[in-house]
Amino acid sequence: MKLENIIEKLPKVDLHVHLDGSVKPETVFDLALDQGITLPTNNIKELSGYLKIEGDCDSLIEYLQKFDFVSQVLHTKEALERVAYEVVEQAYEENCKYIEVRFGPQLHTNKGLSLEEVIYSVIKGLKRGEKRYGVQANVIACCLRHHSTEENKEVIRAASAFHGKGLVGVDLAGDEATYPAHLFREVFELAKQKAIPVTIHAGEAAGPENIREAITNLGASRIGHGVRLKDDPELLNYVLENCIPLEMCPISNIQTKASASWDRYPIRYYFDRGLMITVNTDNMTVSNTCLTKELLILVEKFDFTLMEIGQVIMNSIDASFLDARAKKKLKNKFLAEYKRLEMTSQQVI
Ligand SMILES: O=c1[nH]cnc2c1ncn2[C@@H]1O[C@H](CO)[C@@H](O)[C@H]1O
Ligand SMILES: [Zn+2]
Repeated sequence: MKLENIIEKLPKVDLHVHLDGSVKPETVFDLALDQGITLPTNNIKELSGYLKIEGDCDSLIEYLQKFDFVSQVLHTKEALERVAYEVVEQAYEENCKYIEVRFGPQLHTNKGLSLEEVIYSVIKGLKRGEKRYGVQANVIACCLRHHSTEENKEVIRAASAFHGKGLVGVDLAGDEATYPAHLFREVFELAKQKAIPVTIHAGEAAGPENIREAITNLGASRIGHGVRLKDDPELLNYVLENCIPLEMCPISNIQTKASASWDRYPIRYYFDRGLMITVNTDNMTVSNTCLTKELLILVEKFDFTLMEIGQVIMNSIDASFLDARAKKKLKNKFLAEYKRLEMTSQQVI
């Protein structure tokens, strides 16, 4: 069997996938038609150019501009439910069994939806997908770096109402270079009060000081990307000793220039040091990727063996915001499936 097919067949987990960065181009057409929005083109290939990074991208700031276009069709309950359902469907298509889907509730209120309505619609879509496809799916609500403290606190409050009912965590996303992590202490103090698990995008477009801040002051128990952790060996040891998971997204990390090249991408170094790395898609449409593609890069560019890929996938289960029982159940399911794929558990873990 071709390596790509083997990886496609492996049961997988995606802990870092943005809803608005994973909307299928055909769906953007449909939603625009339903909502009476005129798009600049009727051609699917041309439309893709508005949604995906094609060719060179200079920075995270340029990467984030891709989200403006899709945003116009994501302000109704029906649209949010549909795109959430379709993210589960896309996960199913490559045998991904558990996903944590993130989005910024404040980015979907232009037509008058409340934050609660936005979150509820997304959860509804995910749960419908869960039922249809047997892929478990939960929500992470993102605060945005360019939003005010009050707007972000509203997100935490709204998230808190759904905690344990389809929502498993909160995040901080957006332009890291302009807005350092320490500006968000008050926001994440509220998350701490509400006892909602926290993951923070850090060490992607700025240095390791944001990773340190996220862990020590914002209560992050996971780090989004963490590409720049390698620049601070002492902090790296801390992250290692405390088993703090890194949600790495290889293709996105190259596109945003979090890493200048594959040669400098630290994923093999992190793995060999024993860091708890996980591999994720970030944005399936914007980055034109899927989990199979991301894991294949580990094999092709970083010489990961299939056994090591299995370890990375198991890391994702451990790093997830699921409770201990659900993690155990998922692990057993994965092992059974690995066995079914004629790989002994020793080979996989
Ligand atoms: O890699 C990333 N780094 C930081 N922010 C991101 C990334 N990908 C997406 N978003 C931001 O998160 C918002 C909610 O989903 C998106 O609208 C985008 O602005
Ligand atoms: Zn992200």
